Amino acid sequence: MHVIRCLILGSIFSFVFSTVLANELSLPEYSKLAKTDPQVLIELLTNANTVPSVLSAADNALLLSTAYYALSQAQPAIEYAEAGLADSALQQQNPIVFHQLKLARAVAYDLAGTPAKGLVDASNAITWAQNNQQTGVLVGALFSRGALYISLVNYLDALRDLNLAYQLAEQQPDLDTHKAEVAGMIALVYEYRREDALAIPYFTEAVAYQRAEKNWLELSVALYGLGRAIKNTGDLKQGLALLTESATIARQVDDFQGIAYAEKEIAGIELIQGHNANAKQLFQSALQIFNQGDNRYMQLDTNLSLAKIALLEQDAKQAAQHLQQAEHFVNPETMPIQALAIESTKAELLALNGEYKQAYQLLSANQQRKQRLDNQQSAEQLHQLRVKYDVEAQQAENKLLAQQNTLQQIQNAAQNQQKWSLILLLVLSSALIFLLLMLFLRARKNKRYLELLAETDGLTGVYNRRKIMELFQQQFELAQRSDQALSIAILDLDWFKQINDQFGHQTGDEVLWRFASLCKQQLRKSDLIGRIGGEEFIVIFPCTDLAAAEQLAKRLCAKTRELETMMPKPGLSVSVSIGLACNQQLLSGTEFIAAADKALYLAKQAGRDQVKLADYRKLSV
Ligand SMILES: Nc1nc2c(ncn2[C@@H]2O[C@H](COP(=O)(O)OP(=O)(O)OP(=O)(O)O)[C@@H](O)[C@H]2O)c(=O)[nH]1
Repeated sequence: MHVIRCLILGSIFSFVFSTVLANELSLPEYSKLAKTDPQVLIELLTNANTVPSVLSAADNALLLSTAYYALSQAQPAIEYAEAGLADSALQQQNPIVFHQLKLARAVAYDLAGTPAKGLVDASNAITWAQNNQQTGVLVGALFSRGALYISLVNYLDALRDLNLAYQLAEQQPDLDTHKAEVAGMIALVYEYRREDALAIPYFTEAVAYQRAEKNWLELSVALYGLGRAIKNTGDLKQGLALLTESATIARQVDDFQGIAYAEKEIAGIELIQGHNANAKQLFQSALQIFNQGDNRYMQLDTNLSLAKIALLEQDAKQAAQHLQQAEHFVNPETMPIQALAIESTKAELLALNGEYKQAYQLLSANQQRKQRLDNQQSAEQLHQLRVKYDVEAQQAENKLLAQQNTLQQIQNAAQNQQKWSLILLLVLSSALIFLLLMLFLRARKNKRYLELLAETDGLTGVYNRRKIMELFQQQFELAQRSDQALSIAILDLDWFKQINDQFGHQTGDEVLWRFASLCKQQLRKSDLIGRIGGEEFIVIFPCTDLAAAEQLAKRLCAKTRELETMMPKPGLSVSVSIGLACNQQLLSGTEFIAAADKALYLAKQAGRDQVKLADYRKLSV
């Protein structure tokens, strides 16, 4: 307990304030004093009429609780912690100090031999610190709960808390609790579990740190742990050296309990080496200090060691006295191993007194109890391991599920991205297709336009000579094959040169396009018209005999005369001469045209502005 107390003192009760007032200590200085010189601090704080201005009432209570804890006085430590906690507004106003007071009371409970009473407060402090990202409080609380678990002989949970505290302190070296201090406590657990080889590196880390920091009290404790672990591995020489250094330093800092612990271990070495007298003297010296400090565990242990020496010396009376003392401090419920040790020493005493039968009965009852205890411990350990395994299995499963979720999210994101890429691709493709379609349509339109330009007469909009002659040839051949009537008319505007000369070329052009559009209006849809010369046009009348064609031609003549009314040019007169021919005389294409041309010539000859038929016709006109 002394060891744990010293380790706790070095770690959790640190404050993070820096105000220094004249003639007064600062809070960190008071805090340091609580560990280095607790008696002085108690006198300072209890003799003063008022609480120093740098301290709140809660700080004051916490310092006093810490100081009494340092002096191994559990009751006042508990009372001061409770006085601090009496302020109902504290939890709200200063949750850090509130939880530190709870932790101070928890470790004081431990000192009082009731560690279980502190567990809830330590666990609450851990939860609060985790929820509020208070790593400093978290490490202190884990450290304290680890110490409580050690006292409750629950080494598995102690190691879990302490290892977590060690990791956190390693990640954040600026915390009040240094990882080397946690290392000292972890080493203690290993030592209690008789795993000295595991304890040694942690003790070594603690020794190096405390030596560098010149924390003499803590160094003495760490040296004690290291010396004891090395002694247990069989290296008595090095163990003795370390324990002796521990005792020397404890003496320098007036840590009497520390001196007693070291002396007791040194006594153990002396005993192994057969120096019984030295051993006895050291045990007695240690026992005296343990008695003064009311250190029940060590009083029990040291009395037991002295009883064994007395047995070796065959001093039954002395042995009985020490055994009686030891029995006084044992609680078989909470200290079953120590109770067994007392019982077996008792059996040895009975044997020394010649009471062999009773000794035998006691030993065999003891053996059975030991067996039961071992089984119980194994079952508990098994249960703890089982719980631990279940928790870890659940954590592993949760981790796996979390990983699967993450994977699913990544897959969803990838699918989404793929979907959007596809949509984008579709949109782009559609846009491209649309563009290509537009280009294609425009190209087709342009092509059609170019074709139209190539086939059409620019001024009048009717077919040009090349196209109308091509169409004539087609219609002529078709009419021949199908034995259909086909008529053609050649139209020539009269006195056109005069129009040009008299009214200008522009008026001539206007007459030309007005005449062409007049023809298009008057002709049937199946009729075809084209411009074959300056003021000369040809009209093809498919499936039309001469009589029908003549009717149409005459109507054209009449309508052409009306053109001058549309063009208000005084003296302008527009007329047309038309020569008509029909294919029914089985002419060739050229002869067919020539016949129509000849009829035109006749119309001109006859005075213009009239229709003439080819004169070789046999059918009636
Ligand atoms: N304004 C205009 N005049 C044209 C065009 N093409 C030809 N001409 C003119 O048309 C006139 C045709 O004259 P001619 O061949 O002597 O015939 P005409 O004067 O109509 O006499 P007849 O045919 O005998 O009645 C010429 O003076 C040409 O220059 C054209 O596209 N526009």
